[in-house]
Amino acid sequence: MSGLAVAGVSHRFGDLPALRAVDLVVEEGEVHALIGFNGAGKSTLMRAALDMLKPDAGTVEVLGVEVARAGPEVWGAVGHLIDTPFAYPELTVRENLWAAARLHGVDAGEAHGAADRVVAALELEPWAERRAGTLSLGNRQRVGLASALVHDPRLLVLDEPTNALDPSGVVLLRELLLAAARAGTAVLVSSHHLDEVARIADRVSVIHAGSMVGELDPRGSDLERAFFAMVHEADRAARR
Ligand SMILES: Nc1ncnc2c1ncn2[C@@H]1O[C@H](COP(=O)(O)OP(=O)(O)OP(=O)(O)O)[C@@H](O)[C@H]1O
Repeated sequence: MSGLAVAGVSHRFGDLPALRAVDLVVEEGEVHALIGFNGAGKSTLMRAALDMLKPDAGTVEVLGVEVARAGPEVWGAVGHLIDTPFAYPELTVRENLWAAARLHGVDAGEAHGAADRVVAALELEPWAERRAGTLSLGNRQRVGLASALVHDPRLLVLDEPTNALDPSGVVLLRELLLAAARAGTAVLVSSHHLDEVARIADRVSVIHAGSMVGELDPRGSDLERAFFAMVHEADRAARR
């Protein structure tokens, strides 16, 4: 069973085709990177994958279950960070992470331990007893990532997770994603940082103007050059 299977997904915003018959599979145990220019459709695809947006056409299966039929047992095994990280501003960082664990179905007896583990993993100890509403942008991002990870999800969907992170945060996240994949989690991550993608991804899919235009080898010699060649060829093909 795959962590995520998207088939033939299309979606328009008014007259703009944001997704055009997109297929994407994220296997358990792999880090699958989604790369593309601004406006290519990465966030829209992730939103469709998480049932935050109902596409005009196509199907989405999460952990082997069609999203329309997915219940709490499925969504409790999914972690995500899309858009601005959510946190209750009046709760402390540790309380927020406890709440995120409980909302994802972690038992009351285990939620404190789970929150403590992600506080340590994201190096949030200095801010753990601070109210989330007072945090810096980068630390809010760390809390968002900790919330996505606190319940050991089997599918992790992260939209540009290195946004606002400092270099030590980028390294921490890299290690956490690799460890999650080693433990069997299916990881889908969008990014503009091709050097970072090359370090962590098992597979790289390129989305351009709403279409999936191909895959790149993350271990290839010049990912950036290969990426530009692929999107320019897609543009040429579209003009023909
Ligand atoms: N709610 C919306 N209403 C109208 N158009 C939208 C909406 N959301 C996205 N779009 C449009 O759909 C297209 C794809 O947007 P999307 O946010 O998926 O791109 P992206 O690849 O995530 O871009 P970025 O790298 O800039 O985050 C863009 O042209 C965008 O303007």
